[in-house]
Amino acid sequence: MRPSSSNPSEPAVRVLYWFRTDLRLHSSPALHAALALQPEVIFPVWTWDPNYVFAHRVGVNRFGFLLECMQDLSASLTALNPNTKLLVVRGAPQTVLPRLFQEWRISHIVYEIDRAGYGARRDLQVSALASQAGIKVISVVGNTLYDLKEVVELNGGKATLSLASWHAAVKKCPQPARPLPAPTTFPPLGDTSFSQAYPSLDVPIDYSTDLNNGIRNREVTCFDTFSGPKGDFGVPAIDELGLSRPTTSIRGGESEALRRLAVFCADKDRVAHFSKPQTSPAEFDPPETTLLSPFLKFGCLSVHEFFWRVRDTVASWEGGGPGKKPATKEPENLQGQLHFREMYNAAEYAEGIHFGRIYKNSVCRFIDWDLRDEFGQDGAKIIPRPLGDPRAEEWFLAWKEGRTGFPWIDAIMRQLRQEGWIHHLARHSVACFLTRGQCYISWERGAEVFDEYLLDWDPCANPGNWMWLSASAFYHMYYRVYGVQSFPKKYDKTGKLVRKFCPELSKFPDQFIYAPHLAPLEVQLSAGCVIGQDYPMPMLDDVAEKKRCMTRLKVAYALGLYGSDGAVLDGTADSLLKEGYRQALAGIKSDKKQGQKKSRTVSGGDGPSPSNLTTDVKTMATKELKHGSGSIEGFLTKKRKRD
Ligand SMILES: Cc1cc2nc3c(=O)[nH]c(=O)nc-3n(C[C@H](O)[C@H](O)[C@H](O)COP(=O)(O)OP(=O)(O)OC[C@H]3O[C@@H](n4cnc5c(N)ncnc54)[C@H](O)[C@@H]3O)c2cc1C
Repeated sequence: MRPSSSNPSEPAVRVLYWFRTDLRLHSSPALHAALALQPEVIFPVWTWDPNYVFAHRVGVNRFGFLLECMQDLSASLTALNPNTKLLVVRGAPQTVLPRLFQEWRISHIVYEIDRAGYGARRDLQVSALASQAGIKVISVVGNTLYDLKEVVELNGGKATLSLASWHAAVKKCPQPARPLPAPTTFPPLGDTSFSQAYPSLDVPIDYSTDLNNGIRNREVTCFDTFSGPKGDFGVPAIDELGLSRPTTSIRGGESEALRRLAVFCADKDRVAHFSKPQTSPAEFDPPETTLLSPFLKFGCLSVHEFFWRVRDTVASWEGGGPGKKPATKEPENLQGQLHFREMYNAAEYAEGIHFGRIYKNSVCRFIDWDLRDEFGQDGAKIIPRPLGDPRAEEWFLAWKEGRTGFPWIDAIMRQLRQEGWIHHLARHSVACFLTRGQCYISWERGAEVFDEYLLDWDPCANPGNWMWLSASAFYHMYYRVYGVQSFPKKYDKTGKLVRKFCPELSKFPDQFIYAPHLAPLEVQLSAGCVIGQDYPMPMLDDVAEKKRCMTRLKVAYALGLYGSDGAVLDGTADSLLKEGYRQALAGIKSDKKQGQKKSRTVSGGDGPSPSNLTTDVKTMATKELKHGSGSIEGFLTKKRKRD
């Protein structure tokens, strides 16, 4: 049944409020702009886009979380005015919105600007269509602290590749606005009926190109009608997406976001002393960081609200003073964390569509990873295929499924799949392992797995952090690698995370929890788990593979190619790297034979060429030896001592 009209008169201002990156009522500048028009009716619309359902990798947990956010928002709207709610219109915005403009006699469309990825392209399309239809478009920045356009302009049009460059740009911007209060009243819905029957969407479902086909256990029915099975523009149910029940224990919605923020900030000492590297990736119930990223991702939490709440909490904290531990500083503190988010947003905005992959990405180093995305002459994507080591495919699947035989890695990957969220340093561990640490597999594959499982997946933070962890951009100390045993032991010697997410290992003594294959057979038997039978043997020799990765990375760094360089675009980069690698290996062997460290290669001409690589590789190796032991643990220990 269609909702009936609440207001038969002709209102002067009829607003379509398009919810996108802002599933909230508090601190929403776009919503304030809409309400400032004093409309007689507002149609609060969410466009349920088939592109998101089929062409984005989204796992059951993120879909479930999004639906909960929508339900919570709808309930909050109805609490303000019983004659309103969220209207979920099933179809792509560029298709359905023009119909709504006409049928609902819309005078204004108001929305929060989405400058990242796919959302940015939709913005442009919709605002062009609305203007053509004579509708006023009001789009407002709201999901970042600063306007990314302004930040990038201030950075000379370039991506912000460090927090320092980002700070240099934003110091010329006005300080982030204080959060706005949530509205206390809300205009009613207009008449949502159509002059003719609601249009049938007729979205053809091609399951062979459906990226989420693997997780569906029945047909997708959510696009059978324009206004939902009850004709009331209701929030879709998870089974309309052909999916089974989510497994995460993390609930979505603005109410939950504000509750979590309030609980975290109630402990002023904790906020004032927050230091990201000191928080443990092994704690999960509750975690030692805020776990607010999924709420920021869907805009259930305003970043302005978060930023100012933290600042005000520290300002009102009275724990400092002589002889007391002072409040932590950037980048470790919470404000610093939000600034990292801004930095990646600005970098993505500057680089645009290429940010999420290597090909044509001007900020990303070209490294000859296995399982890289390949592109044809026209730039069209070809499915990933093994380009080097044939073991890569097997390793990748074992990593994704949490059965590498390294309990720390497996526990994290299983937590990711079950809960949809893992601690930042846990992300570091598994990303480093997959790319430069051990497997030498492209960060593009890892980012895709995170796309599927993370609740907080974000088109800026995800590729940005993967580039960081694989030392492809933002970070360059590729030789600092996370140990698969030593790193977790720094935080938790008892293996809590492993015991929870790899229950088959739960009875191992602490001594073997991160390396159960080293336990004598009688220990394995008494723990009820024989390694190689009930839990896998390590799938690779982590020390040997780390060495292999380091040699290859040195070559790639010495060659210094980026995703947008000619050699990458014309496909010759791989052979340049292979030749460099061959020379590096030959150099190492020959040096060993001669027992001397003299470089034997002739320096080449201009630009990267394999012939001058051995010299470069050795110079870099010497620099590394001077700079440190090459492990993250060593670095963290030194840093902690300094702190
Ligand atoms: C390989 C990899 C992939 C990642 N993918 C994502 C992603 O898709 N989406 C995402 O939001 N974060 C991503 N991160 C960043 C970070 O791990 C998460 O934002 C953080 O762990 C979320 O937990 P929290 O809310 O408890 O963070 P807190 O430590 O409480 O920080 C508060 C907020 O600051 C922001 N923040 C903190 N660290 C970062 C960072 N390094 N980059 C960007 N924002 C940050 C987040 O919005 C976070 O909610 C990724 C990190 C890595 C290493």
